[in-house]
Amino acid sequence: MTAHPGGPLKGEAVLPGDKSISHRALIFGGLARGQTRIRNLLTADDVMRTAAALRGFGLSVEREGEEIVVEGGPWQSPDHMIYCGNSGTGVRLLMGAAAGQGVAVSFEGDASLRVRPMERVLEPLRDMGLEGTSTEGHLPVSLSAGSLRAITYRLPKASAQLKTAVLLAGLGAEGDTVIEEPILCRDHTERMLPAFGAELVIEEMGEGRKLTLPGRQQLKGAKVTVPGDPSSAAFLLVAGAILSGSEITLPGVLINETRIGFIETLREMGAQVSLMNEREEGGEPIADLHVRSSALKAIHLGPERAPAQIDEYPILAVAAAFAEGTTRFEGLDELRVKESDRLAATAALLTENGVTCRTGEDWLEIDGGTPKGGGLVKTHHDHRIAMSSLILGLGAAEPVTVDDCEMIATSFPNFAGLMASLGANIKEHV
Ligand SMILES: O=C(O)C1=C[C@@H](OP(=O)(O)O)[C@@H](O)[C@H](O)C1
Ligand SMILES: C=C(OP(=O)(O)O)C(=O)O
Repeated sequence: MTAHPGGPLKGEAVLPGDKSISHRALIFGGLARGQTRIRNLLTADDVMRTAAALRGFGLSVEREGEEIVVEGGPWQSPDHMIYCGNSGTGVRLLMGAAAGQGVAVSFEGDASLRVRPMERVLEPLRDMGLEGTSTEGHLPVSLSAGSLRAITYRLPKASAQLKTAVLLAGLGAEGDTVIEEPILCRDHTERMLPAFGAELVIEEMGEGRKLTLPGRQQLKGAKVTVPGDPSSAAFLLVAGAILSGSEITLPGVLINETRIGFIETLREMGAQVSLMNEREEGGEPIADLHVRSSALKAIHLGPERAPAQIDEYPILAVAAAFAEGTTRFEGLDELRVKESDRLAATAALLTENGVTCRTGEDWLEIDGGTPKGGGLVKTHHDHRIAMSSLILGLGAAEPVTVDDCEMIATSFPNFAGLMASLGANIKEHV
């Protein structure tokens, strides 16, 4: 795909469902007894891999009109490897759930997922009594059938995938699983568990929380409506902020505080983003988002800001490339193990398009201005690097091309169509 400079962007765009909540709704539905009916499920590749995985465990996932219907039940050991494609969330959450259900299973993924760390999940599961092996820390991962006992576990990093994997395993374990979370990360699992009839005690603990989940609990099927994905909204908000004369409305977007750190960041940079008509849907806060273009200024952010905007650093770096002054982001070590080494890939996308930046082990500094563009960006199987590069191209002096746009379908399948409906000129090379 090539993004051609232009603008302004105007109009309203309805975003697809949130990816984190979509994975959880499917897996919780699979663990529950009875039917789970899901509206606005994200039908992107990552989530469809999780749906296919559930079928592999002997469960039914079907579309009925507007809804996706999951018939939960006892999990069976699959007769084939479970392939999770590009999805870290899918494989890590399924590892926890499968361990708790006592099934034997092997997991595999694509070239990107195969180099991401898996021992971080296997370690606490082994403490619970699981027998499981990775391939030098990576996929393929194999779990043996067996029963688990609950543990008290202090999260070594602010990872919601890890937290959720241990909670899902704990659902099937003997005893109370206790998770100490010193730094709060996305809390969709904690919000969704009670909606499926689970008992979960949440206590404040300094800046974080302590979670206590009694074991051997049986979830009950539920109705879930998935809100619009704020991580997808971030691309449109940055485009609206940097392209002069733009004005965009995004109805029904999730505004859970553990997810929308980037909105606060964009506002601090001078972006005119407003939240309208705030309301609740299915235990999650949502709002209509509105952005109007404005001049941006540089910002310095410490590591404490990372968990609530961990997936948004590539697009925030693009915003910083258009801002006046030098921006610095710290605490980015986890970006090294996403779909790509996102710290390196973000720096490379900026450099390729004439933006001066510097990186260290866990920080990024960007000299803002008007990006020259004209680059051909290597996306390394990373959807967020692809979309961030294309947004940069809309505001740069020259067009920006990405080497591969296939991965965009893992999280935001109608990205190019939605952008075009607002007036963006993004062309796919066929
Ligand atoms: O729990 C989730 O749904 C996610 C957690 C985050 O990963 P980590 O848990 O590895 O931080 C995030 O980057 C990912 O896109 C989705
Ligand atoms: C990190 C991401 O996803 P996952 O870990 O599920 O692959 C992402 O969507 O930015």
